[in-house]
Amino acid sequence: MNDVLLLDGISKTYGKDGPAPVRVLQDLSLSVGRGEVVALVAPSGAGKSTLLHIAGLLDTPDTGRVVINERDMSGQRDRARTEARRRQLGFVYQFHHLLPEFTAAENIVLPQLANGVSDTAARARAADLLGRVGLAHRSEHRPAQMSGGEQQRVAFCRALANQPSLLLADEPTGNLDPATSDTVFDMLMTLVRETGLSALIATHNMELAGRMDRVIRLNEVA
Ligand SMILES: Nc1ncnc2c1ncn2[C@@H]1O[C@H](COP(=O)(O)OP(=O)(O)OP(=O)(O)O)[C@@H](O)[C@H]1O
Repeated sequence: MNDVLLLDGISKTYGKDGPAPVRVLQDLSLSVGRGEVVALVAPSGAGKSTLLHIAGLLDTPDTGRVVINERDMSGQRDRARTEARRRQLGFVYQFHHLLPEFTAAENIVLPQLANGVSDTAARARAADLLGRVGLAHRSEHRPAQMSGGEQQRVAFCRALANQPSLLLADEPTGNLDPATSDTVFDMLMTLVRETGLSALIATHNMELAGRMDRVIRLNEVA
């Protein structure tokens, strides 16, 4: 057993003590093995984002364990969870969430500086990552000067900046037109494969899901 992520018996209800509780996840278990890329497919509202937030230590489940790199994070203090988030996890969302006042390179450098990486090493890594997604010539441009697909490619680089072991992605190409989505998704997969990263990627797109190692349908997991 060498899982990067194990979710074990996860349940989550929003507004538990209020008049209208929303039960989203019930006794859900899943795992992502080292180097494995798993698609998470579910109808809208089934709880994909909730699950990714729990896996990403941004939210806590009502019951169950979240084990990352064989360490049970469920009962850990905020500081340990934040540290694990910064060092072991990378996040990509439907919208790029890049910092608008910084260049593409700076957006990739900043999270590394926050982790204690030297400026020189951080810049070298940013240049390497941008080169891998075909954006070496855009490194000094700000997000607003780039297309949606280019912005999202920079967001992939930022997610990988600190060499995480697990990438969590929520509809990473969901905001792009179908042709761009296809190309950009290919780049993400190449990047993930080249770096040996494990990933849990939520998507509505069955064609994209079919390119991953395994597909988990949320309704079938519980
Ligand atoms: N903070 C909250 N309080 C109450 N209900 C919530 C909260 N967050 C999410 N929900 C509800 O929980 C359910 C699952 O939401 P979630 O965002 O995880 O779904 P999803 O599968 O990611 O949906 P989509 O694919 O449309 O983004 C939805 O019915 C949503 O309305």
